[in-house]
Amino acid sequence: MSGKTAAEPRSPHRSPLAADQPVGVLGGTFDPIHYGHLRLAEEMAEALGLARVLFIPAGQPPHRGAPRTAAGHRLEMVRRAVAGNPRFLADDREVTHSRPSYTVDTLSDLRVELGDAQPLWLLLGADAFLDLPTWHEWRQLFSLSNIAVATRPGARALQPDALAEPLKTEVLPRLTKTGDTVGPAGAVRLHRMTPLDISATAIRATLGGRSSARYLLPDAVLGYIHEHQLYASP
Ligand SMILES: Nc1ncnc2c1ncn2[C@@H]1O[C@H](COP(=O)(O)OP(=O)(O)OP(=O)(O)O)[C@@H](O)[C@H]1O
Ligand SMILES: O=C(O)c1ccc[n+]([C@@H]2O[C@H](COP(=O)([O-])O)[C@@H](O)[C@H]2O)c1
Repeated sequence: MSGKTAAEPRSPHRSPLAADQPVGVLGGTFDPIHYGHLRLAEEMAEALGLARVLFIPAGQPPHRGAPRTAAGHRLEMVRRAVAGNPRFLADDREVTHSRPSYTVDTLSDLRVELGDAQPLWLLLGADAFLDLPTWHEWRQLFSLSNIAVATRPGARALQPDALAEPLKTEVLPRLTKTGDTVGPAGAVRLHRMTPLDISATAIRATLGGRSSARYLLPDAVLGYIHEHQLYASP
């Protein structure tokens, strides 16, 4: 470690990051956050040696209709879900903007805050990754961050040779394995995650049907949902 400290992204109560400590970024609609998201972040933090994982709820998710729940509630649920994990942090930068939450903008902001040397990892589930060529300025994402992709039940398998173009051409030369040296941006890593067939869509349907969603998401989040009567109707 260099001992040099970098600017800390929105984390006034955390110890400062050293400039060479990798930071993970998990964006999502989080409507609501669940154990699929938390387990993804935990496994990636371990596999990639992440010092911090920023959970960034989208204010206006670009590729879907308006979320069921207001951004303030989704942010609060994320805050409750990550409370108590010193590596995890809720980041409000996207919910405070009144524009579509393009990941390229978020990573550009983080680059300005953290500097060019800080290793960044954008964390994606397989479904999000396979859609990457539809994202705004998607090729720029590789110059701003590394990308780590987790397998997800129900999503297509992550076989590098079977990727569709133009994703395949962009990804194949960037693939790395455990132990490879990785810089601040530009690498891609595929991770076989413990399969958890959990989705926010299914949780919303379960709650709307007045069934129990316990053990699919943290009790603290479920308590918040009941307190504010979120997802109470189908
Ligand atoms: N069970 C899971 N396993 C692996 N990755 C997941 C899982 N759930 C969500 N993710 C990933 O987390 C990120 C944010 O997901 P998102 O907030 O859209 O949750 P979701 O459960 O897919 O929501 P919805 O059902 O509303 O589409 C995406 O990259 C997604 O692929
Ligand atoms: O930047 C884009 O064009 C873009 C397109 C689709 C999704 N994203 C981001 O991907 C993350 C997961 O999106 P979603 O819709 O699956 O919750 C979330 O952070 C979105 O802002 C980003």
